[in-house]
Amino acid sequence: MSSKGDTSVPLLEGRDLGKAYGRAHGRTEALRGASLRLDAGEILAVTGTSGSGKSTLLHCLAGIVRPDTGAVSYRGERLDQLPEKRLSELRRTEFGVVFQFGQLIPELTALDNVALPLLLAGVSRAQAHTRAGEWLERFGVRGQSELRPGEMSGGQAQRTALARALVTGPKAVFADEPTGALDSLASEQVMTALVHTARESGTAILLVTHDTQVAAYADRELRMADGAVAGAEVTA
Ligand SMILES: Nc1ncnc2c1ncn2[C@@H]1O[C@H](COP(=O)(O)OP(=O)(O)OP(=O)(O)O)[C@@H](O)[C@H]1O
Repeated sequence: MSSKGDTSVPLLEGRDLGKAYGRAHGRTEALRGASLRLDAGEILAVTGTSGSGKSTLLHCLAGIVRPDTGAVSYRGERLDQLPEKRLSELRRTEFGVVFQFGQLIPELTALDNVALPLLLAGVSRAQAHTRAGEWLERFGVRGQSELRPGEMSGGQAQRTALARALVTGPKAVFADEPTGALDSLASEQVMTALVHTARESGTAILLVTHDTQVAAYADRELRMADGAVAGAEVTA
């Protein structure tokens, strides 16, 4: 856990991030000096009203979107200045992402969806399937291995998406409203499974949510308003 005055290098840090979309009259400043730090193994919830900049902040920290101003550092390395090739390699090996609608590949079974990141990383097909099966088991959806996303419930599909996000052993998982499309029971099951497996594997989670019950699973909660983070702690 971080504390004020902690000078250790955080796992991930965003400082004074600015990001605007559009130009001239249609310009929206999604981020206006947003800062936060995420420590190794920490579960951090970012909450705030719709349009406050939560998703944009997550995208900047995950290296999906480059901020216009400010700095994003991963273990002290400036992510926002990395060439695209190195950035995508880092995203593939160190990060996992999961969105509101799991974005599984509809044509692939649950097992193949989860095995895919391993195959892309050069793991053999047999090994990838074994490990994918183990991760589906951890998320309680091994019985759905042969189903395609359209044949699963929303909760099963999200648990499969979480297995896919964690299968490569990332240091950080970025979850943007991972339970946004689920009812409260499925949401609880997904969050319990996510928190349990993250704790077990020491994975840090940046969780964007507008749901206070979901945010309660986190170690710490930060609120965004107007593109900035209230009460953010950054290293000196
Ligand atoms: N690709 C984009 N093009 C133009 N404007 C965008 C884009 N993405 C976000 N915005 C705008 O930036 C602002 C912040 O959006 P963002 O999605 O980051 O907020 P949010 O807090 O995640 O909102 P929500 O809770 O509704 O998902 C909003 O005004 C939004 O309309």
